[in-house]
Amino acid sequence: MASVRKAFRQRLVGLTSLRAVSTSSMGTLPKRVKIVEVGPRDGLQNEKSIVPTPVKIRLIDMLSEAGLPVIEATSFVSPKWVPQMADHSDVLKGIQKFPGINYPVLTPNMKGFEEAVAAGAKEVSVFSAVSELFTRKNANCSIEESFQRFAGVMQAAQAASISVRGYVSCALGCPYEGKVSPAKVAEVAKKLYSMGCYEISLGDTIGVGTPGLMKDMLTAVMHEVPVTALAVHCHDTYGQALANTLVALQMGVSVVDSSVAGLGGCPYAKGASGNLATEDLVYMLNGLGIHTGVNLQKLLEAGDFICQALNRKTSSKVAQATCKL
Ligand SMILES: CC(C)(COP(=O)([O-])OP(=O)([O-])OC[C@H]1O[C@@H](n2cnc3c(N)ncnc32)[C@H](O)[C@@H]1OP(=O)([O-])[O-])[C@@H](O)C(=O)NCCC(=O)NCCSC(=O)C[C@@](C)(O)CC(=O)[O-]
Repeated sequence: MASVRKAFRQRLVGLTSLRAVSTSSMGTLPKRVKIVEVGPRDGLQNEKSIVPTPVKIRLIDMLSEAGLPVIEATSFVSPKWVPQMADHSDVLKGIQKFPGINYPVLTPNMKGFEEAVAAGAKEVSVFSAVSELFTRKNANCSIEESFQRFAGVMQAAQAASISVRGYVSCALGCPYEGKVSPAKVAEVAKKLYSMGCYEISLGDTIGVGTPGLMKDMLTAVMHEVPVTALAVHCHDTYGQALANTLVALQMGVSVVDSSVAGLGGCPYAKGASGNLATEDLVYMLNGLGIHTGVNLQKLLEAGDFICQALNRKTSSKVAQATCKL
């Protein structure tokens, strides 16, 4: 039965190579896209029951086998705030490190950074937001204080030749303050970039954005940060994640965050649902002839694995469509 299902899936997955759409009418699209898989961190951090460490490790290994070039493995935040990530060091030490794959981890402050480095981290991410209220709930500080915390992290990271990625949350809307201004997103993104973050991921934390909002926000940010240093990170609460991501690609962005099986949500953003499902992103990019290096079949298997472990139905439309047996 499993082999019949696999063959069925392979046939459906193969359909993407037919390229139903001519891409010439769609503007300039990148030839390749770097996918940043955030499932093991963003995907799992909101899970109420603690996922066993070996399950997290196996998930990351399966994602590595699927060819994801960047896999955000865990976060070195306070276990009092996010108990699900308390096993961060064991996860980071336990995973297989595939050559050519980066395994960044979230570090909100020096304590997190030092523990991450001790566990072998070679790349870290810091996170700020456009909204004061969200930052207070998420990191117990103001936006300005979050930058002060990062200054130490940036300095230590530079000394240790560790790359730092920066997140800007609430880039298309805030659960506490509502609308946000594109100029404010540009200001926070510029600050992170000028502090030394090599890549800035713009997060639609609660998935309220629409393509028009994405276009306006990116237009403002691209005045301050080169598009080659930008990534988008869309949650799919209102079913807009893939559309918003496509707009970003048309505007020249070539780094996209997503989460296997569409897992995810931020514990401090009530109502936020999962991220854009990596399977759905890869299917779309395959259909557009955009190279990712990801094996969709193996990715689907990783999605099956984690959904079974969580006793949860996948949120990926592609996984649902290819799982009819
Ligand atoms: C930022 C802090 C740590 C400040 O937390 P705090 O309580 O303000 O920190 P503090 O400096 O006052 O210290 C209080 C206690 O926490 C400890 N502590 C301090 N730092 C650490 C650390 N790194 N690891 C472990 N422990 C730590 C510290 O040692 C002390 O322990 P005590 O003396 O009371 O026993 C806290 O607010 C926190 O952990 N927040 C977690 C936020 C989080 O993980 N949010 C989800 C990730 S962001 C996200 O999902 C959005 C994103 C990135 O995906 C993009 C998008 O979608 O928009």
